[in-house]
Amino acid sequence: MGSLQNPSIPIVNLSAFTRDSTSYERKQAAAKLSQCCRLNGFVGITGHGMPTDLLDKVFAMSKRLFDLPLEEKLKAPHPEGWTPHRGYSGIGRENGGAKGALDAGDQAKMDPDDVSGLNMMTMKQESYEVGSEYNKEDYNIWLPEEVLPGFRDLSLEIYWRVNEIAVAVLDALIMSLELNVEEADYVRKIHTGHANQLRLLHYPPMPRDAFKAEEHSRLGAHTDGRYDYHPSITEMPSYSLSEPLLTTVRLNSTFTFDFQDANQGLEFLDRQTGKFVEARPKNGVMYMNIGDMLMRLSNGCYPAGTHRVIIPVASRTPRYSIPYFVSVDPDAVVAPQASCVGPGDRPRYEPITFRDFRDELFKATQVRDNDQVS
Ligand SMILES: O=C(O)CCC(=O)C(=O)O
Ligand SMILES: [Fe+2]
Repeated sequence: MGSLQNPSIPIVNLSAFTRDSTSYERKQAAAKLSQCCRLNGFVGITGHGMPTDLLDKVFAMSKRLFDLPLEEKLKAPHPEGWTPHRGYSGIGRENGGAKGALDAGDQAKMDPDDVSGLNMMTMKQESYEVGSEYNKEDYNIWLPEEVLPGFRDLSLEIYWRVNEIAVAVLDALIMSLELNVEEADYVRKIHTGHANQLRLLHYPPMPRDAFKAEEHSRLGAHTDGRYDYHPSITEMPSYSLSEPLLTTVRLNSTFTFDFQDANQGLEFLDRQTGKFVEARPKNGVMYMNIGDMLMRLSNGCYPAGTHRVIIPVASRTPRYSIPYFVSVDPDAVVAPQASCVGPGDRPRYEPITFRDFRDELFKATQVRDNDQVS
């Protein structure tokens, strides 16, 4: 196994949706987007309009955040349970399922550089999740201002700036799927921006041993949001979109943007070859993967992109990334849109609210944990 040396992730320029343009230009860009999304559910986007200086400021802030002593970071602890998915999660706190996650007391005892005691399903990362201040269910959990001055303001600034890009990309996706006017209105309406999630991620350097075993990926293969326990998805005899993977992460989305530093590691599954392809950091390129919600809305026309984060052999440096999950409001019904159900085809997914989808996956996770993890 291993990564393909020559990344072949399709890149599409969506500037027609982020600045003034003609309808011909928008149609051209949407057609290219459609071609790219159908393949593997992932694509590189240029022309997105994300200001580089803002992104640089946020990466610098993220580094300052994770450099804080653990007891400071734990002043904004991620609570137990599913909701809210906000605040600081220490190394090993989030994994594919509930079992094996460390509680806050264990985190405090743990040396962040020593990940040797963690099993392969445990994520070797720390993260901080931020959402809309108007989301009363997934409410924000902030560090006291004096711990990291400016963190709250900057996090909210980038949250809403990226949402502007999300609105433009959603328009492009709607056009690319050729939704009719009612469907387009509905899909826009259920994406208010208040259910999105900004995730600051830090993957610390890994010990030497980690390089021996392929399963020591920094973040195992998953879609947003189903997680696969297997170290390598290519070891599964077949991978079918209709079969649920074994468990889940808490990161469901319609689509996810990924901003990353210069330390590579993000990879996407090419469904044709069953191999992972490097999403190499490139100036001006924002990667996007289709999440489970858009897979359902599009009746599977756009598959949810399977991705993972590995430790590049050449690099033992830490890695910082900023995924941004664009999600539907929790009580919105997500069902295949009629325009995506071709002649002779049928809706492949039952209508479901985001809330029920999330709860069902969570329950399934508990069962699998009991079954499979000793
Ligand atoms: O770190 C990354 O680049 C990707 C993270 C990711 O896939 C996730 O948080 O769901
Ligand atoms: Fe992901």
